[in-house]
Amino acid sequence: MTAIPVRQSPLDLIGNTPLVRLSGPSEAAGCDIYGKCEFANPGASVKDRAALFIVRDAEARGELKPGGCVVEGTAGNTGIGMALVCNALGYRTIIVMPDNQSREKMDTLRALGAELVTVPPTKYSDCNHFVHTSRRLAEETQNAIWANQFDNTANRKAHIEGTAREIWEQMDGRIDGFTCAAGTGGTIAGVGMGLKEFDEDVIIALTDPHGAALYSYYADGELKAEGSSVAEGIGQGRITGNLEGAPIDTQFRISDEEGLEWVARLLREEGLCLGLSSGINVAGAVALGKQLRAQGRAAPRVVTILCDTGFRYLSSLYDPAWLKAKGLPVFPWLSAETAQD
Ligand SMILES: Cc1ncc(COP(=O)(O)O)c(C=O)c1O
Repeated sequence: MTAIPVRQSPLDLIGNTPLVRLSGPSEAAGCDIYGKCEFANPGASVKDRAALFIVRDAEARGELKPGGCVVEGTAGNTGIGMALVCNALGYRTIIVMPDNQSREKMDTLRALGAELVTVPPTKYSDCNHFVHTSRRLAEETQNAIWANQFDNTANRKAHIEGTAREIWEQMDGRIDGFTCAAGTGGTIAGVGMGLKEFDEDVIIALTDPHGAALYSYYADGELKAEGSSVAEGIGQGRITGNLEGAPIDTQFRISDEEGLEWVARLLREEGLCLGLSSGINVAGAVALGKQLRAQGRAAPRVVTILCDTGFRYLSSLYDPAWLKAKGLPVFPWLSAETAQD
């Protein structure tokens, strides 16, 4: 009998997430598509992994000392992971977040005891951008470190040593392609680098939402954004420290409508309640599966990331009034009463 091992600390609950075959996407692509269930982490997102590695790295370098403080700028999920990790290790957490992110993420951060600072959403070039604000706050706070998830490569190390190895083992070393979108780029770069170490023939594809600049960068060498997206946590306009050297073989650009269609189908047909970045990733995985088949791979096996839970977006993605206000299609099972004109 192989029992699931007892963990010695709640921090050991981070990672080792399940991998699940997704039947609708597999049927659509004509091959096997798998989702790595990152919503199963204690903070309900992929970002717990980066938070833990960043904190452990800062401790190992002697920068983060007992009773210290971690300051981070985040769309929210890294903040949630960071607050849990810091609570477990006795550190204070200050989180800076743009005020257009989901209410649920802000409420969760406050509930966890993080000190939350919200700032208006601005371009990265603006000195009041949440990333720059968090760096300044870290400089002004005693015994504080700046986690700096965008450029601190302890982030992608979490995926080289953890996520990639887990995927390789769960797939029994038989994987043809991997794809996901980039926020910091830690996941795509880290999983890409890790998988290539196991097998350099695994195709790594970037799935980019509209409004991000990476698709054109990897296609034509130029950082150029088109359109916009309501997806939280993804959509990058620069080559972050984590993206430097990322082994990207191919790229897809996916609309919010395509992503939402997969969010709806995965929920209603497979019982998975996910956020929009997961839907966009799944749309990218279907595109990659089709491309690999067209290139002659017989029965490709493609993996993507199911980044976070849909429960985090009840007041946005799952609210008909919010969707209508954004000009997005309302999920049919929600539209009966509220969405009538
Ligand atoms: C919901 C969600 N999906 C995807 C990502 C992207 O992950 P990464 O920062 O590793 O690129 C994030 C990052 O914050 C996120 O919050």
